[in-house]
Amino acid sequence: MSHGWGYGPNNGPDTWSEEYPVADGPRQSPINIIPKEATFDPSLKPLKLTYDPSDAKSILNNGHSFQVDFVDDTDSSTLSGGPISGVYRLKQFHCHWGGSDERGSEHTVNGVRFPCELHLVHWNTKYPSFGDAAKEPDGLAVVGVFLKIGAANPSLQKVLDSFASIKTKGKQTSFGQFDAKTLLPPSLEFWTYDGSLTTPPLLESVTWIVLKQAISVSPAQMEKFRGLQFGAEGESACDMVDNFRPPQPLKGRLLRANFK
Ligand SMILES: Cc1cc(C)cc(S(N)(=O)=O)c1
Ligand SMILES: [Zn+2]
Repeated sequence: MSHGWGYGPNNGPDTWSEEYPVADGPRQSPINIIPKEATFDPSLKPLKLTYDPSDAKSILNNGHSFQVDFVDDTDSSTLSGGPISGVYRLKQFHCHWGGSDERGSEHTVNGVRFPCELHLVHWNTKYPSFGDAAKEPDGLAVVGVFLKIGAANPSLQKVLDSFASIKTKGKQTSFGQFDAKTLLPPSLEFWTYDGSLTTPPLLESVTWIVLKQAISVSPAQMEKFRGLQFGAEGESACDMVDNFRPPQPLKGRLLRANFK
């Protein structure tokens, strides 16, 4: 049985460089965002997100998180503007979260950790597919959204309601008619920097766009995330919690903001 990467003591983020040397590369993610060290860039365009709810297809437990997958064979759900050139298609969204509310996000702000972080993954349509784009320095754009404890989030609840069908690794169920835009906060002010996938293969192909404003999640909703399992049905139960990589060295990279 392959040992495989994970988030445990024997296969977690500190071990990933053994199989994925890029883990120690020059543009790794996540990072600690220090707002005072961000450069305001007035040339950054507003973000343009156009999502068609009918593109939502399915939801899967992939053994590391859940992911909601979208039909991406046309330009019906796209990201443009902001720091990117051209059109990027929405491929999937997923989250990272903690075993308790004081941890869980991958990016941090002045060292502050949020209980959860949402990633909306898009790929550059100048390349023929997601897989091809993921190998290119400008291939992917991920919008990161922090979740903070507060009122229950009705948009998130639709995702959480499907978790009973995907409790264990490999389980998948249909997930249609969902507008991912309802998961975004009112403000699209953002920080942006050049980074990587935050899980193996850790490819350095991501333009990160991290929104400043968080969305809400209730404590009860956070407990729903923690009810998922890392392992497959019949394997020893292991709650899916703490599936986050800690911040990585900035290594001289520029962090920009589209706001003062
Ligand atoms: C391995 C991997 C794949 C995808 C699509 C997205 C990520 S992340 N967490 O950087 O958004 C990681
Ligand atoms: Zn992620």
